[in-house]
Amino acid sequence: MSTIAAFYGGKSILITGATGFMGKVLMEKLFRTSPDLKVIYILVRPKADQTPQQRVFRILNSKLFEKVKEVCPHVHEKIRAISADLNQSDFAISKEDTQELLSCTNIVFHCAATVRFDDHLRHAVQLNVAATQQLLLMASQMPKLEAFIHISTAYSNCNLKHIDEVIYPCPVEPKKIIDSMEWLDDAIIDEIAPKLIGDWPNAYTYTKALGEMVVQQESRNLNIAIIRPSIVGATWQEPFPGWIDNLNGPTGLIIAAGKGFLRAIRATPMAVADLIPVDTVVNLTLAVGWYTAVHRPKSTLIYHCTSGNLNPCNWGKMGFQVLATFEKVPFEKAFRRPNADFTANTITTHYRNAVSHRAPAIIYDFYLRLTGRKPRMTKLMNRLIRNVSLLEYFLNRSWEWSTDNTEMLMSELSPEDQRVFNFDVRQLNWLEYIENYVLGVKKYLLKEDMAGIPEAKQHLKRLRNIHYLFNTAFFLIAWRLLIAKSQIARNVWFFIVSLCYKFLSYVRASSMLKV
Ligand SMILES: CCCCCCCCCCCCCCCCCCCC(=O)SCCNC(=O)CCNC(=O)[C@H](O)C(C)(C)COP(=O)(O)OP(=O)(O)OC[C@H]1O[C@@H](n2cnc3c(N)ncnc32)[C@H](O)[C@@H]1OP(=O)(O)O
Ligand SMILES: NC(=O)C1=CN([C@@H]2O[C@H](COP(=O)(O)OP(=O)(O)OC[C@H]3O[C@@H](n4cnc5c(N)ncnc54)[C@H](OP(=O)(O)O)[C@@H]3O)[C@@H](O)[C@H]2O)C=CC1
Repeated sequence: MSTIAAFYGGKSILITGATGFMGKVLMEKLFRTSPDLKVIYILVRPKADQTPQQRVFRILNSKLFEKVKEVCPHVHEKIRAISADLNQSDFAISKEDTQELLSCTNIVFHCAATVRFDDHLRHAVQLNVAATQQLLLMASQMPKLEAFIHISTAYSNCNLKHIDEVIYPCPVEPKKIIDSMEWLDDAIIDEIAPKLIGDWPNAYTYTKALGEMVVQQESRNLNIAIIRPSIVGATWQEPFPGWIDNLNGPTGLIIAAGKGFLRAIRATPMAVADLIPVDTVVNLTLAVGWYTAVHRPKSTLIYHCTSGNLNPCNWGKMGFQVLATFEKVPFEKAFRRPNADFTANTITTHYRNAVSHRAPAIIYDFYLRLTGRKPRMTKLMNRLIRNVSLLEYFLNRSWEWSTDNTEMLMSELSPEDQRVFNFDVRQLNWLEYIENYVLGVKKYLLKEDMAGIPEAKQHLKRLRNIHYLFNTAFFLIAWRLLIAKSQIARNVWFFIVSLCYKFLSYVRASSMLKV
């Protein structure tokens, strides 16, 4: 029996961000390995047309939770969806629910955050800094609390090259940033944001760094740990390989490349692609929760959940394997044959964006207008180009993260715990993982049936023929226009024609001689 799984038995656990990518996998793992846990409280905001309860119902009835139903048939009774909005100062939680959380919670996993790179600084501060501060205050009023686990990001200090498992101070105190967001209007914030963010690439990474400082400054007597995952990708092994449910990180670009929209991306092929499977992050998170509660380290420990220093992959290898998988398992209804490569600098990137992205989109929109349909490709391509530009910072740099604490924790685990809560990235086979990742995007995100692969391949063949036809027609028209304008081109053309004529005459003469 796993010691860690047994530890969570009977526990009351609070998860923020449980409806998110990582939160869902965390919940699934807890229910599957510790079905005798007492309750999981999740803070859920009402969204669009769904109540928190309806949202939870949909999650529990999704593919991800199929195995949970076998081991924990009463999972619905063990999950308590509490309506909350972390954007509100009091989280908009009812007094009764607050009282229950404060009196019963044993473990807190704080996953909630805004992970968008283009978020307004006010929103990012509210969610990634102020909400963390508020949750820590709540946690300090939980008499049964054994551990508070904060999920940050390995990129919270991406302005440094080498990052240790320590908290680095930010230039401005988080409290001053929080207070200023309360009275500054958006226009002023927009003006000062670049100066505040400084050499961080975006508001997301900056506010995650501020959030870590808040954890350090407001930890009071709490038993806290921080986990810093790098680029979280699809599941490696559990509950099944390739599960993914969002467009963040590599996923959006894999779709864009597989559908033939993305043809070039500015990246350094040898730069480390520090991906980490989401189930690996969750296994480490649960092991950290156990270790923090049981061993009660004297200070807040930071755990890097990264792959680059233990089992490195690079963007060139990842791009190659993604394209190779498209050959075997193409996405349906592609706009063009998948074919993308890395550009080395901004000049070639601008050129490729014009020639390989915008020009085909303009031509296609012209065709849509001719056929009486609404043009949409140019808008989509401009959005994709913008999205890719937000990710380029991470594609053209490499970082070194020390993993002493993570490796120490692995050594503290029994063989059974290392098997059940495996976070040893050295066992990861990148080619297999990336292939399963692309397959998972096709199955779980695009909802494409594998039976449709032959038709998808036929579609790609048709696109290839159209591509050849278009290129041939383009060449002939261009050559014809050139001949009409240039005497040199005409001389070259006549030379080629006379060569061909002489060659054909020779062939005909030699064949007659043989007869
Ligand atoms: C040579 C072969 C190439 C093959 C591909 C190789 C893989 C390259 C991988 C590169 C990945 C590098 C990623 C590193 C970054 C992570 C580092 C930090 C890690 C963290 O700590 S948090 C990480 C999680 N956060 C993110 O990843 C945030 C990034 N995303 C955003 O900030 C926003 O999504 C973004 C990029 C600002 C886009 O915003 P927006 O335009 O508003 O789009 P929405 O997300 O709201 O969706 C609206 C709309 O657009 C479609 N969409 C969104 N993103 C993509 C995309 N990347 N590609 C294609 N389509 C996309 C989405 O479906 C929506 O459609 P609608 O119909 O609903 O409008
Ligand atoms: N994905 C990645 O590559 C990485 C992620 N991380 C960190 O992991 C954590 C989880 O990330 P991930 O799962 O990818 O993010 P998601 O965007 O998938 O999930 C974010 C979660 O936060 C919740 N949330 C956002 N705003 C509010 C709000 N106002 N009130 C209540 N809940 C809210 C969301 O709820 P809702 O469903 O209602 O939107 C969702 O459950 C984050 O802290 C992130 O910084 C770290 C490194 C890499």
